[in-house]
Amino acid sequence: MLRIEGLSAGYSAKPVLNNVSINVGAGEFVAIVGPNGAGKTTLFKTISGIVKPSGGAITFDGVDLLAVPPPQRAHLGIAHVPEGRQVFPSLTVMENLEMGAMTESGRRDWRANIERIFEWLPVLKERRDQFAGTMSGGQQQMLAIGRGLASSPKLLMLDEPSMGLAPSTADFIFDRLIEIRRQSGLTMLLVEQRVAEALESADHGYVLEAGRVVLEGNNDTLRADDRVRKAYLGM
Ligand SMILES: Nc1ncnc2c1ncn2[C@@H]1O[C@H](COP(=O)(O)OP(=O)(O)OP(=O)(O)O)[C@@H](O)[C@H]1O
Repeated sequence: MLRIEGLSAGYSAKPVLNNVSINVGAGEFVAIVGPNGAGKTTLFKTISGIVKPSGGAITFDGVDLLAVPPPQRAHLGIAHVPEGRQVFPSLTVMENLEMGAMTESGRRDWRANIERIFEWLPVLKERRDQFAGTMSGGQQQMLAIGRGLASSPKLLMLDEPSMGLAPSTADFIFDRLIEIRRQSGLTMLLVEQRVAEALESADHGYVLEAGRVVLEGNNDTLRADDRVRKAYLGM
């Protein structure tokens, strides 16, 4: 579904991603893990079109994504749940979800989607009239995920959903993602610094270090890898 080949990207004089290749099949849950500053957010921003690559190719459902203007990419079925959540603080939960449903498929599927989103993330139903800015970090993260789902995506990209959350709240979010994926079959691409949790949730993973993919494999292979165990799992 998403094929990234030999991607290089960065900021003016600062190269960040170096020849990165990643493949996400339809229905897969793929995690990209790595330390702070490895380039995980830059990778997502390149997929969304916020950052322009200096080389390589990205294909989504057979379409050359780099030829599609960034505002159009959401309409192809790519939802980006950004780092730091970025919900609209002065809008209510419901209004935030409606903002997510601005795509053609989001508008078409709104009724069915909102029902499922409320089932998966009941706190959003309970707080539907609350201003997003007054909610806790974990609740705002669930809202950001709900907003992404409201666009009726084919691919949900999640940038560090556990960021700044207590471990128990982060665990709850990962648990919700696994359940949403199980029930919907949605394709998910996650970037995370919490490596253990990310590899537990996903089927397949890539380790990104200093802008390069240094290791790839299914979650069992990666969790059994000596280097991953030492560097990321504290074993
Ligand atoms: N707008 C920017 N302009 C210049 N350099 C940037 C910009 N954004 C990020 N960088 C730099 O690019 C590198 C990769 O950053 P990126 O945010 O992609 O990493 P990351 O793996 O997502 O890490 P984090 O977990 O800290 O977000 C870092 O060295 C960062 O300082």
